[in-house]
Amino acid sequence: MAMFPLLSPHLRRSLSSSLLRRLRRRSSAASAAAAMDAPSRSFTTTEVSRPNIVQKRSLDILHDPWFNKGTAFSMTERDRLDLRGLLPPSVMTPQQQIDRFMMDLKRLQVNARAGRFDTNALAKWRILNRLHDRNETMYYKILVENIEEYAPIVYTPTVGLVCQNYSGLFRRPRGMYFSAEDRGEMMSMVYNWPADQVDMIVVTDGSRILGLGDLGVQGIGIAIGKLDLYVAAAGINPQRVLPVMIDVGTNNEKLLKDPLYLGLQEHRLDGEEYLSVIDEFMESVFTRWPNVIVQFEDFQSKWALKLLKRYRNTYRMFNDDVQGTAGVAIAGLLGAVRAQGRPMIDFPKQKIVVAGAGSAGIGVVNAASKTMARMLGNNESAFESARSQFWVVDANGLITECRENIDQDIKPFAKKLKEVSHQGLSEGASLVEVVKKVKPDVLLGLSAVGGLFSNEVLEALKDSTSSRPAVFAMSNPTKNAECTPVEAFSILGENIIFASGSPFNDVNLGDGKIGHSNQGNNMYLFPGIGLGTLLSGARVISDGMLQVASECLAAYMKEEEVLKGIIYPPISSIRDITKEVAAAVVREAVAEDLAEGYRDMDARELRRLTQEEIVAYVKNNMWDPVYPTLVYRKE
Ligand SMILES: NC(=O)c1ccc[n+]([C@@H]2O[C@H](COP(=O)([O-])OP(=O)(O)OC[C@H]3O[C@@H](n4cnc5c(N)ncnc54)[C@H](O)[C@@H]3O)[C@@H](O)[C@H]2O)c1
Ligand SMILES: O=C(O)C[C@H](O)C(=O)O
Ligand SMILES: [Mg+2]
Repeated sequence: MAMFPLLSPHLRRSLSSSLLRRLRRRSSAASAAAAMDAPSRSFTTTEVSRPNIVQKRSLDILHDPWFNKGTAFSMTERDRLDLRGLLPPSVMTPQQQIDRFMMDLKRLQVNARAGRFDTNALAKWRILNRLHDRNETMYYKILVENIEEYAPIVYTPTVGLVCQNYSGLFRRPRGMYFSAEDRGEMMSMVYNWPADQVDMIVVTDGSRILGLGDLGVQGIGIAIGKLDLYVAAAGINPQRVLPVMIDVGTNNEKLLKDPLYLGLQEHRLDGEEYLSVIDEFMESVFTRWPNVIVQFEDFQSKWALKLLKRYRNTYRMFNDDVQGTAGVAIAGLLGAVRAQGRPMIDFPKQKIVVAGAGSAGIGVVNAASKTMARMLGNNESAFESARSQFWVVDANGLITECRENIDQDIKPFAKKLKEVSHQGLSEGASLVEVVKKVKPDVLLGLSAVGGLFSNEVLEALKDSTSSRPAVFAMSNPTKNAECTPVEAFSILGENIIFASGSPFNDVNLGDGKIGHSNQGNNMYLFPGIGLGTLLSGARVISDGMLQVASECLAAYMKEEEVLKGIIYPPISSIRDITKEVAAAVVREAVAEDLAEGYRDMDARELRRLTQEEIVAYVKNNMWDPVYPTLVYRKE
């Protein structure tokens, strides 16, 4: 009764119980609204509550997922925004709304980490997607608070299934589509997007979605899923994210013949024609939003590395599959060294067999060898020595200097014939032969071939010279993983490190022992790289910024966890990890003199911040999913 202090006991008794219930609900809604109206914290500590000004009213606001609060609109807002009569009369608190929604979602309870075994995954995605369409704040609140459970639904692996079934699932458009037919028009088309400020774009051309190949226009789902993580993990404001699909056709014969396919039904553009489309897109988005960051996602390897080289010194952009993956892999590889009870500085002694020489594999061997070389002194012989620690195997077997038409990006890692013949290997040697002869410390897969780490390959790894061999089955989605943790632990025993790109459950090894299944996915880094770049206002994203991001993730893990075989943090702490990674990126951008500042934090002021102040600056600029008070004003 404390919530009605002004009512006399007599009056309280005479109120009907239903009226009391309604009053109580309104009162708690009012206090919840008051909490949400709390001043938005900014680093400069101006403690003023600022309502959001909107130019919409009535049904337009209920149909706008950015502003819609559904039944949580307070009575005064309902008056102000002409919503009276358009909603059921009870005012719900945000928590009551979530409780109601979760009851529906939990009907389909199956452990989402079970990945391919969650037969309800698509149904859960549909329920969440419908919420995303009508109320962004509530959607992201649920995602933030239950990220471990629902990341596998809105992101890998379910997002792969969503992309594959996109024609059937498509309801409301999300993001922007630029097609080969829009050439010459993109500069004006970008103004069709309603937001004047866009912080993050994730763009794909749909040519290599996870390990599922060319899915054409249906690949938009991956850009949406990545941006969901930008909002949930990095606190990028959802009004300022933009998923983009560049539809230049598809080479997927099934889609070319599918009458329900939503994209251009012609073969992909190639060569200069292709480049001209991507160039025009980049010029257009950076003209309208000069401070935007563009993340390239799931471009086929043939273009991923070329586009990265083409744009990275001009635009604020990075390629997640090449650079994000490399950073996460390096953090995991350093964890694997520590898990052997050795110092990280022993990393250059690790023998690493990599299966897959696409954008992801090349990204990893490049960056990991640079990390080794730095540890060895950063001179030419250090690089030479670092490169000699990698054996790269692709669809045609071990890559050596004898390989015909070798890709220039992998050439530095082609094995010298003299060196491999000494080991009893030759050009094109099979993966199992390579593992048998090299006896590597680490076997890392980015091949998109499910089951590539067969029993025979895992058996061969038993002879590893490492005291604790590591298996990284990093291909996505779940069915493309090179092996499962059950396979790895059952063949190699408990004394290994296991990581996979898509989530798997830990393995019960009996006697109270757990085989830990780590998720080695670029989701640990791309949100922090994007956020750090945004808040530093770095002109470009340097190797140094990527390197500190990776080191920060590695350092996040405590010794006792690593010794247990846990080399990546739990997904539930992703917001905290992202904050730390972003702060490291800001610091490095400042140190490299790349930072130009963000909003009222100019470059000079950024330079003056201490480490702790940078972390606080990042934290205070992360968007929280709480309803702001809305006030109407005519345009
Ligand atoms: N875990 C993560 O964070 C992460 C990040 C990026 C990519 N990935 C995954 O990595 C995979 C590869 O991505 P990509 O862009 O490099 O793709 P890609 O198709 O360009 O490259 C695949 C590579 O694997 C090689 N390959 C094919 N069959 C092989 C075999 N039998 N043995 C050895 N190698 C073989 C190919 O020759 C090619 O070099 C995808 O499944 C993707 O989902 C995971
Ligand atoms: O999307 C993911 O889960 C990771 C990565 O970007 C991939 O392409 O597989
Ligand atoms: Mg990807």
